[in-house]
Amino acid sequence: PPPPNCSREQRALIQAILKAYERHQIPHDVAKKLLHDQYSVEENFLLLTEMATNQVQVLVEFTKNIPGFLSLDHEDQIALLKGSAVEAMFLRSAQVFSSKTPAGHTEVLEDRIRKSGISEEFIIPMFNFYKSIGGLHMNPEEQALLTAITILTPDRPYVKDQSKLCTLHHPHEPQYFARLLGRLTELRSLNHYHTEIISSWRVSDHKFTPLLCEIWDVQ
Ligand SMILES: Cc1cccc(C)c1Nc1c(-c2c(F)cccc2F)nc2cccc(C)n12
Repeated sequence: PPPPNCSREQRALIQAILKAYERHQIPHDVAKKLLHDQYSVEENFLLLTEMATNQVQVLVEFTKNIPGFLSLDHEDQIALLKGSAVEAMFLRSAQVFSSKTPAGHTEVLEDRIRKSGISEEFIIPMFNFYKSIGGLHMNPEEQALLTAITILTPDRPYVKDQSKLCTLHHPHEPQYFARLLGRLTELRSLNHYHTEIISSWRVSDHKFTPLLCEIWDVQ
């Protein structure tokens, strides 16, 4: 529950963002495939592609439900989504890993990611980040707010209206909030790895879905 010194508006904002965040989970059919599909590198890549496509759809829906987002300049809405998609998806998959997913899913997902054609040099920082997010033991409000901050971070390429898009009062001990923001810095470093991961898949002629091509400008 939001702390007592949170104003009524802030409380309503937190609840709206939380509600938007909790409305979207990985669909059961994808989670089921996780356990039952084949284990080849190709099958793992196809499954992760389906998961990533679903994550982009979930991200777009969540973002549209962030109060005020739809009243932003339309081009800025696109620029914010495209500029934050990778970080928001790393954050979400980190939260999936550290959440109480049904026993076994996490290990299976980790195994499939490790055997999906991603080179070890990207796997290590990816799972280090997952562990560092898990170590924060964020509650759903904090996960939802951190994701919203990531998306609404104005210093993305092509965002015209760089004015501050959102302020956030974190009434608990201030160093905790500083730690959360510190994770956003760590998160930004993952953009680079993600670009490398995509191009290594492109080199080995892997196909992405139209939505993934659109959000990351891949032909
Ligand atoms: C769904 C998933 C979960 C954990 C790790 C990975 C590699 C994936 N899959 C992808 C990611 C991606 C992501 F969705 C979340 C986090 C980090 C990511 F690299 N990005 C892309 C881009 C093109 C194709 C795929 C398969 N893909």
